Amino acid sequence: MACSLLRQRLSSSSFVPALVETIVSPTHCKKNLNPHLYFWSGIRFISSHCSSAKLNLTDLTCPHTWYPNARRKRRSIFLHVGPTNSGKTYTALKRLETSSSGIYCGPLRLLAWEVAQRLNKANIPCNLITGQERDEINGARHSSLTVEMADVTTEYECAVIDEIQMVGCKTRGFSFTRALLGICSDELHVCGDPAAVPLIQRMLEVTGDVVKVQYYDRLSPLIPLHYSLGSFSNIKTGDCVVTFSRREIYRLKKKVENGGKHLCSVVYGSLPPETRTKQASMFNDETSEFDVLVASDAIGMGLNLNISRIVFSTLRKFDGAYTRDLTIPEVKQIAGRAGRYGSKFPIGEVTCLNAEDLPLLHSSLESSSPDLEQAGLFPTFDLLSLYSRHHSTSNFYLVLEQFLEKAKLSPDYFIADCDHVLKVGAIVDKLPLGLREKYLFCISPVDIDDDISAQGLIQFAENYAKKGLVRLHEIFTPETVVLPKSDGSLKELESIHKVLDLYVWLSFRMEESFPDRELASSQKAICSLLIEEFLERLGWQRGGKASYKRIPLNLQREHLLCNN
Ligand SMILES: Nc1ncnc2c1ncn2[C@@H]1O[C@H](COP(=O)(O)OP(=O)(O)OP(=O)(O)O)[C@@H](O)[C@H]1O
Ligand SMILES: [Mg+2]
Repeated sequence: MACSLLRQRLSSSSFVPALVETIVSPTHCKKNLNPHLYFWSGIRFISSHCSSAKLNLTDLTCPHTWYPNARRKRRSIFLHVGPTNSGKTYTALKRLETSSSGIYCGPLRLLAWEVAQRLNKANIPCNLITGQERDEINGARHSSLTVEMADVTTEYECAVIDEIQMVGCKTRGFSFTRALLGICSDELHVCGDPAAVPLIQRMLEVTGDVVKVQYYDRLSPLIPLHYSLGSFSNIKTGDCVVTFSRREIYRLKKKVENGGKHLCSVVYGSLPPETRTKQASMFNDETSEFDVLVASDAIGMGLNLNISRIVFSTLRKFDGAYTRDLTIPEVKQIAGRAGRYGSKFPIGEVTCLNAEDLPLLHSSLESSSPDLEQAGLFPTFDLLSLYSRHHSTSNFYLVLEQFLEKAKLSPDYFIADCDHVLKVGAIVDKLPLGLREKYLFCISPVDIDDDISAQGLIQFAENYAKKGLVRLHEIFTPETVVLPKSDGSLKELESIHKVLDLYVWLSFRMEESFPDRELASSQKAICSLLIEEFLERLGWQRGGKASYKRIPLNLQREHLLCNN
């Protein structure tokens, strides 16, 4: 294959599952500072903190002291908590809209996109900033972000952190901790599951902030059905079938479409975000014939979809290590997507494909989620850098491993799962790179579990170490981006999209060394179009009747090339 990424595969067995998107605050290289790339707290502050603590760098018992700007304020914090579909985010956004400046921090690019759209439509100029996107609007004093992009140095009147229960996530939780402790705003609106309240209150006890809790009730009913779906002939418009593997998603899509009555949109994690948005919009659009959704738990947070009924095809999920039952919060989050207030289907229903799963579904929906006990934490780059100097080593793996071994935490916190970071660290430690560059590659959103994606990272790091300059054409030829013909080539295209996405991410942090951002972005967009085209054609073949309005692919491609 022309693309050398595809030629030199790595064995995926040597890697651990990837972290998602930017797992810690993005940082920047000395050469090309970018005002939108935010840092953890300043090194000067850390140094003075450390000297007073007798250089005990690994003492992480007081993470609130890492954010001096926020500590200078007495923030008013509103916790909006309740079940799904209870208007928590709606209320917080209403306040954000009336503020003179502010940010929304969400867990997903799709949610950040939805909020930016909403504010711009309401004539409140709002930037969209994610790890791989900077959509800046003239005169904007508001920004909608993925939580990792939160700036903890700028002052705002109002900030919103959505889905705060993610603070307990083993890989991304520490970014929510950072946002909660570090955002410097007069008002901070925090939305999420009531199970997070006691932990959040304990975390904020030491900050001097004023905390108020507002409880919400669900706005429209969610009815757990006492009968299972049984057969796919019982699928109806507005149904969303939930399953947890990509292969199952395509199998179930085929099964539903083979019935000849429905066409399915699909939403799952490794689809490009813009494709997910498009698939979700097609499902939401009443004039489209894609009236059923087949999705993974990628739909599980905050999204407003016109779902009438959730059908769990299984209540078990492979979580990277083993297959386990869904937790109570997971069942509730996913089920809560049905019957969104104000949607075409205001009364939601939830059931399972198989009758034997119904007891677990019902008991999960009736139980309250267990309280969260701990929030994620990860040492700042500044701390790691000081530790490295103190121990005269720039071996990133060693620095991180030793630091974590010695780290002292308060009982409310746990150290983020950093197997993935260590794995990438072992690779980049073989290259002549500084600690900061190694750190950047380690925290990049590489899907190390994916051969092509991992190979992309290695080639980027090697070329950067050799020449300080990484041209996209050295590892990628646009001719490899073609319409997929099979599930295998679809997967390959998804992986190529991930490599291009990684290039864009690196280009925002090392602008001079990764100069082909525009090319990478336009190729990314073409990948998404081809994936969408494949998904639509798949629908056509199965149902044989779809007529969703769309621009022919060749015109879309020309349009993209003209605009880049
Ligand atoms: N007061 C209101 N007036 C009109 N629409 C509302 C109101 N409150 C909520 N909605 C609408 O109801 C839907 C659900 O609200 P929202 O997204 O705020 O729920 P949520 O509690 O944040 O749910 P989740 O936990 O799933 O994120 C949204 O479409 C929102 O626009
Ligand atoms: Mg919400």
